[in-house]
Amino acid sequence: MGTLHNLQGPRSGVPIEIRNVSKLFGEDTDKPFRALKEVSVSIPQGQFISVVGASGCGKSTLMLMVAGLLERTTGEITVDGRSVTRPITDVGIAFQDHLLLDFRTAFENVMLHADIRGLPRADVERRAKELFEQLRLTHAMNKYPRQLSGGMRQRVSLIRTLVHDPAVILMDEPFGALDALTRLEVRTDLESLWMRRRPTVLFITHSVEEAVGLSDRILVMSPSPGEVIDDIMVDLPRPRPIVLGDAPEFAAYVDRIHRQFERLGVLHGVSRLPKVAGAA
Ligand SMILES: Nc1ncnc2c1ncn2[C@@H]1O[C@H](COP(=O)(O)OP(=O)(O)OP(=O)(O)O)[C@@H](O)[C@H]1O
Repeated sequence: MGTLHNLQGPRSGVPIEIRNVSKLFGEDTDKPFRALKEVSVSIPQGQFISVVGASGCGKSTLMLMVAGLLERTTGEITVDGRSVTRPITDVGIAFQDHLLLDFRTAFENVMLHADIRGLPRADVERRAKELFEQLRLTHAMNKYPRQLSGGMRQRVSLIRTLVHDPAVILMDEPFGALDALTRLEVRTDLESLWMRRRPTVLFITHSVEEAVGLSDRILVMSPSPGEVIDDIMVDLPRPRPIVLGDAPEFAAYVDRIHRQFERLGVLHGVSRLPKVAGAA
């Protein structure tokens, strides 16, 4: 039987080292495709790091290699000092699609982890109930996914990602299917859950605002084949407010990243508002 960490004590994530990692798909064919140039990133334990970049630049490829679900072409990845050579286990993974099972209630969906990983059910149950309460979802525990709104389903999926208290969390555009308001709400939920136990989070998003709202650090990637072209420490206090737009420090980070995209030709269009006659 697996073990669950002492859920009362402090628990933080583990460091992740990515050194000279690249990916070539179809290596053995006459048309190999370079999805990722060499990437090197040192992620300290407990850091919340986001990756932003144009569609197809290799964000998911990088994440899958960290998870041990995809072989790297060159380089080395270690999680907590151990080389990743097979799927890592002390991990919670979340994708855009919430992937809940229709025939299980929200609670039973969350408990799937206990069943699959052979964790002590009573401990996981206690932790699951706590998380449902924190996310204001206790009333939804015994409902089926079809009876829940999109935001509720995604929060249940968040609970399932976190319930076994993983040291590493990998999230690939987890809020992409949500409406803008729900997305803000779930973002602050994720931040508050992360702040309690501080796992190491690698978060992929298309939303620059979301990355700045959540992260300690943001990697900006170039278009395909991807490489890290900016590595930004986000020095903003936590918890961050749900609406960040007005804060000039927040806007400065967003602006910096948008300008990188503009420079890379990822963002097109009018880059400056036209001057209004008489305006200062
Ligand atoms: N198994 C594969 N075989 C061949 N090419 C692949 C494979 N998986 C991904 N690719 C290609 O590698 C590139 C990077 O894909 P990846 O999914 O990592 O990008 P991404 O940045 O996550 O994109 P998005 O933001 O759209 O999800 C893309 O051009 C994709 O088509």
